[in-house]
Amino acid sequence: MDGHDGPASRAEGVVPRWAAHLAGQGNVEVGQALPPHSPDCAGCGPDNPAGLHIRAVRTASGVEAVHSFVAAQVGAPGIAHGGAVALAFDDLFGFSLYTVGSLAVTRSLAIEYHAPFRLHRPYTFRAHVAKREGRRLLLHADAWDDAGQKVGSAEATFVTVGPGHFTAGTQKNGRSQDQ
Ligand SMILES: CCCCCCCCCCCC(=O)SCCNC(=O)CCNC(=O)[C@H](O)C(C)(C)COP(=O)(O)OP(=O)(O)OC[C@H]1O[C@@H](n2cnc3c(N)ncnc32)[C@H](O)[C@@H]1OP(=O)(O)O
Repeated sequence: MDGHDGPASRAEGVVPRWAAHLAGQGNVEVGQALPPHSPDCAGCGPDNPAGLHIRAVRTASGVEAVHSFVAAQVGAPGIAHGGAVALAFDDLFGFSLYTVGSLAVTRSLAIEYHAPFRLHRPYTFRAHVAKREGRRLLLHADAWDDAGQKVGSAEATFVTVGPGHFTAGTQKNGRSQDQ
């Protein structure tokens, strides 16, 4: 299954690049676009035909993305599926790692859906790391529609991991040096 171009092989190339990007996070300027987590990432990968294709930029306090959901993400007619909205929040949280310079993954994610996310409307998502407690990163995000109404919020706990987490499957052997 995992041949030369299989998932494990691709991860081996992507993870060091990401780790290097994160290590240089102090060099990411406000307004600068951030590279995707992987070319095939369901949230931000440009090569994933079923992905959201989120494009995130660094802000003064965190990260931001303006995103419109399309028909492929519909749940109830005309409204984005809640899972697709959760994906958008989770992916943006992944970009927030640029502000702390650590590899980490989602341990828990909670979404508040204040109003429907309608298809083909631009929503502004903003996320930041609210607190760091050892390996735990506590993150918060909000999303607004183009009229300025807050339509959603999210809280997540990410836990820092080492690069091996992404190449060694689900084993708990990828811890980073600072754990
Ligand atoms: C390729 C490019 C890269 C890109 C990198 C970025 C990619 C982002 C992509 C978007 C986000 C994703 O999709 S991420 C993919 C979805 N998530 C995952 O697959 C994660 C699956 N889960 C795991 O692998 C594991 O559970 C870990 C690594 C998260 C944690 O396991 P562990 O290493 O054994 O750690 P564990 O001891 O359980 O917990 C560590 C600490 O966190 C605390 N903790 C645990 N759960 C919680 C919780 N719900 N709320 C508060 N705190 C918690 C524990 O008490 C402990 O505190 P203390 O005792 O230390 O004080």
